[in-house]
Amino acid sequence: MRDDHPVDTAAVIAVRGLEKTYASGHQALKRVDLTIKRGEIFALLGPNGAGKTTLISIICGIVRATAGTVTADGHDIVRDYRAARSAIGLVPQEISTDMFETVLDTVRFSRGLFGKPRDDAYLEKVLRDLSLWDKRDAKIMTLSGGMKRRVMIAKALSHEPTILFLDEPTAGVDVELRRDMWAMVRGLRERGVTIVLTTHYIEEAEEMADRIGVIRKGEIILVEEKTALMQKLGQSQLILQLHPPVTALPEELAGLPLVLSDDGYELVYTFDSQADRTGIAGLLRRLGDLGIGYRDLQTRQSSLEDIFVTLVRSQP
Ligand SMILES: Nc1ncnc2c1ncn2[C@@H]1O[C@H](COP(=O)(O)OP(=O)(O)OP(=O)(O)O)[C@@H](O)[C@H]1O
Repeated sequence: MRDDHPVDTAAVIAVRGLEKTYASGHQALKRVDLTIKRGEIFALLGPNGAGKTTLISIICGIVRATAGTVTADGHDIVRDYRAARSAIGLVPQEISTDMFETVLDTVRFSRGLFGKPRDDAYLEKVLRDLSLWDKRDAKIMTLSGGMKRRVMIAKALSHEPTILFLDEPTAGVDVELRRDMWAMVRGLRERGVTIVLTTHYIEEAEEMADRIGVIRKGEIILVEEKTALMQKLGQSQLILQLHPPVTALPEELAGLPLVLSDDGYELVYTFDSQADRTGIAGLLRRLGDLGIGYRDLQTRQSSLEDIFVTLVRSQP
């Protein structure tokens, strides 16, 4: 670890100056610094090819970094690989397991790979938590897609890791199952497991994450508490239903952040809800002076999706 980074005792994963250039010459990670706090749910968001899987693969010891260091639960992932790796459970994007094995044998075998002594009571608890206990003697090939995914999570938890990585946990999963997964992940966090997830579903991050990191072209461009992020970068809009409609905005309103719909019925005013003055009172007064009437008004807060799209587009 470099000297200019004080050790954060709450950090369960510390990534410092991490770089990865593939043999093709492609630079997938550019000096990434990232701290994951113990007990949080951290969502890593980024467009396709941003470097999410590369970052996770390095932390999990599957891909070797070109430069930089990572510690997991205090263990350097290169110098102290076994200890670092045993602190981590990884649920990969693809379902990869022996389809002819039973559920219980699969998780027992996985636990054994980490050199942990057999502990059927612990594995029973994991399978019960994932609603898989009734299926413990079923061959994996006979399970539904959602159950197979849960087996992958049970496998990742079999050696009692303190950190769980979920790479696109709900890709291609229906809405109901996605909600079950979210509830289950929250349950794991309540039992003290730190969760790092990557997702394409912004709604998933909005729903689940305590903190959000945005990665783009191999660089972490932002790490923020979700609520602070939404307050800071979120914009609010005031939507006025005009009555009667207008064909164009008068000159007097030029320069204000106003957009008139094509049919002239809707006027949208964008403002910063954190600012001392939103300008709404002044706007409504001016509309009144100009004889522009409205019969309804609502406000809308931008979603994490709006924020994400703006962030990813705005960077050069
Ligand atoms: N083994 C490899 N050799 C060369 N380039 C690679 C290799 N693996 C990944 N890359 C490239 O590195 C970049 C980052 O890939 P990575 O899989 O980490 O992105 P990602 O953010 O996980 O994307 P996705 O959301 O599509 O899974 C991409 O441009 C990818 O083509």
